[in-house]
Amino acid sequence: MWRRFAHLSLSISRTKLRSLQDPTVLKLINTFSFDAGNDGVASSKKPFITFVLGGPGSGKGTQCEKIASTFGFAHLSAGELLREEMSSHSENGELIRNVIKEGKIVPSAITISLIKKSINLATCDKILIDGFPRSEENRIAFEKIIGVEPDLVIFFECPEEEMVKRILGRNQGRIDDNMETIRKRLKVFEDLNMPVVEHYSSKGIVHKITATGTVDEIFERVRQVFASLRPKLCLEH
Ligand SMILES: Nc1ncnc2c1ncn2[C@@H]1O[C@H](COP(=O)(O)OP(=O)(O)O)[C@@H](O)[C@H]1O
Ligand SMILES: O=c1ccn([C@@H]2O[C@H](COP(=O)(O)OP(=O)(O)O)[C@@H](O)[C@H]2O)c(=O)[nH]1
Ligand SMILES: [Mg+2]
Repeated sequence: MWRRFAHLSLSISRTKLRSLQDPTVLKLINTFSFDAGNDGVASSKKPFITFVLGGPGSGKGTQCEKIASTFGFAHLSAGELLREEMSSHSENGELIRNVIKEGKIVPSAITISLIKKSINLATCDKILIDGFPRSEENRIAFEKIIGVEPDLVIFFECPEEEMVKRILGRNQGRIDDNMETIRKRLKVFEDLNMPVVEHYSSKGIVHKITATGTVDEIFERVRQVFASLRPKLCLEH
């Protein structure tokens, strides 16, 4: 996808694009570092993709913010993207609202289209995808449409009672942070999310993190995983 996009972008000169002064265009220019060879063919780097998985309330969003700021990743939360889409009164808004309220999983085509747009807009090539894929169907569709597998999967393991306590204390006015929907989300997590974790575990790319303790204690465990990737990734810190 990024490769296709790089080709498209190169057909207009970067200077001309800059002169448009469109913030979206500027963001897109900054996304890709082009390396035009002698034949003028552009190549761009494939992003390093990390899926961040875990039950509802396990601390994915909290830890992703810390990973993003410490190690220079772009943080894409699938749930946030869906909530934004829901609030934008788009044609899928009502469907998304109903699915989230029921604790179910939004059709892959919708979620992947939002993720794809965000990857294209990301200003760096290290990407955290928070809370996706949530089912084997999501995973297979992502790998087919986007054409890549993740480089790394972080899985936050947290006892149910702790997740419930955290969600009930979250206070973000979410339509799914109530006991009735939480019960449904926990079942979806066990039945549909866990097979994704198992799939990637069999590929040896899952780092399981014990997600109890303070935010800083958990981040220390996470930090060690990313620190060990430093040579591969040119990570900050
Ligand atoms: N280690 C922790 N201990 C206590 N509360 C936490 C911890 N990590 C996150 N929280 C809080 O729990 C709630 C759920 O965390 P969040 O990061 O939104 O989880 P998720 O994205 O997995 O649903 C938030 O209110 C957050 O501030
Ligand atoms: O890829 C995704 C991510 C989220 N959701 C829906 O959005 C809700 C909230 O997701 P989020 O990741 O924000 O919740 P969290 O696990 O962080 O509490 C989920 O329960 C699903 O209904 C979805 O359908 N597909
Ligand atoms: Mg979250």
